[in-house]
Amino acid sequence: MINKVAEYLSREGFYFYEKSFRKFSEDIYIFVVKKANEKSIGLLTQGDFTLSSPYFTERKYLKEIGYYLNLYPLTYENFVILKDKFSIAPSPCNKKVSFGMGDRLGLVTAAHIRAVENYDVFPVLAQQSPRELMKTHRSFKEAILKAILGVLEEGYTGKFGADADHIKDENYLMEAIDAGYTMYTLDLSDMLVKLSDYTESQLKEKAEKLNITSKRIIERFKGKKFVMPTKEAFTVSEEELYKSALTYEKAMDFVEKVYGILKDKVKNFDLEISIDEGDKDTTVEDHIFVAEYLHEKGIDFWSLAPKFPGEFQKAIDYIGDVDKFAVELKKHQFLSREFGGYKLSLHSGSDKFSIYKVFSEITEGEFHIKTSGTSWLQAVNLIFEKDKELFKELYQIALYNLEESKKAYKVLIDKKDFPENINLEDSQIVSKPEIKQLFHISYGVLLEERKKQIFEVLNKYEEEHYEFVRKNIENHFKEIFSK
Ligand SMILES: O=C(O)[C@@H](O)[C@@H](O)[C@H](O)C(=O)CO
Repeated sequence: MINKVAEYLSREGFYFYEKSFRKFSEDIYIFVVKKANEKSIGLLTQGDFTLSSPYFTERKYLKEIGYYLNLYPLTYENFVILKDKFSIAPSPCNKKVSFGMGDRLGLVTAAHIRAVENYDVFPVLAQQSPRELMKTHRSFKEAILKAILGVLEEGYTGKFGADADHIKDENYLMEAIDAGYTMYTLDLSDMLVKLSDYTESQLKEKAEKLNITSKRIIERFKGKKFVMPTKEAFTVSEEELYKSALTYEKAMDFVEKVYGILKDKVKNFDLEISIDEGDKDTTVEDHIFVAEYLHEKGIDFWSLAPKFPGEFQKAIDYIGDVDKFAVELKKHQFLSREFGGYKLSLHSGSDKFSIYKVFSEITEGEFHIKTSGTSWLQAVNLIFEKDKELFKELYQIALYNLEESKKAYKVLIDKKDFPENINLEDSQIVSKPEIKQLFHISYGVLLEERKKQIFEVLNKYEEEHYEFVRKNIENHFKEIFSK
């Protein structure tokens, strides 16, 4: 049957994704095809199941196999019809290890799926932040649709998640809920009170005005000594607890509000609390305050992303003292068990090869990691390999707009570190940390200026693009799961 369909569609000028062909029900088969860089879903039916905006205005009857054939765009409307009948929608995590793979271009979900194939990992395939959506001019719905298309293309039948990442306001929250996301990452960084902006007496005054929940937590935990299973111990400082309460109390209101909305509108979801993008390393007091406050309010969160010591810059390895990282991680892991068992989450998780093993060991193989830019960089690597002229143009555009791109991301690089003319003969150039950081943060302006050309190369060499992405994510897993 599959051959007959493939033959017919190839005569019509379509590329047929063989792996996508699967039986949905007794009388419905589904598959994915591509023509002129546009992917569509195909249905073979015997009954009267149809979707909107068919490619063939009349259903083609394929006499030899006795099925009607039609092709459809994967619009949101069509996705809703499909997901109500078949299980193709994202779901909350059901595994100890979960791994976020942002796909800024909406092209490589199939490669992400191939990468997780040999690992016991729950893939979070549609992971997108409003920052990325703005820079790529996409919506939460579009991001989820591209992920679903990849799932169908690869014939993947396992579970997967969709992460509305870095949620800081209600507008994006509602958009993500409407689109059907299953993981919500609340980024509290902009809501944290910067204590250095206040005088001692102002802080004292603020401390007196802390709410009853905060005061109760301070009373309960001040001076408390925790002994970890390793027999290492730490004592909770009252002064630090006050600081934590002053820093985080306001942000807790946001979490409470969002939780209420999510409980009301989404049945099952994973909630991540992210405090990693602030300037300050998360202390044990911060962790205790946030976790206890949320629990007192009845908020059941799934994971917490603290700010660990060291630098977690985009696109490059961890900068810092791995031993110090391990010491702090142990305390956070201990607290995550002590206070009810949620996961620790590692953000800016792309390319942090020197800490994966220790992260996986200390968290006892139960954690979440987020990556995104690392997959976009594979697109850049492919362009470097296939179209040097385009790469050179992208480099120049990125360099010219560096200051603007730096506004959204914390990176080390400075314009003076880069030559005007890049040496295209040097095959190692794309592995240089400063080049990786430059491209990592420049995707917005590059898509703005050269989207058509970028997509042409990536579509032309789709399989090679997938291979770059698969290998790169697999390299992450090799380190994460290394014994
Ligand atoms: O670029 C973004 O906005 C996001 O993909 C990241 O900040 C994400 O949260 C992440 O940590 C991926 O490494």
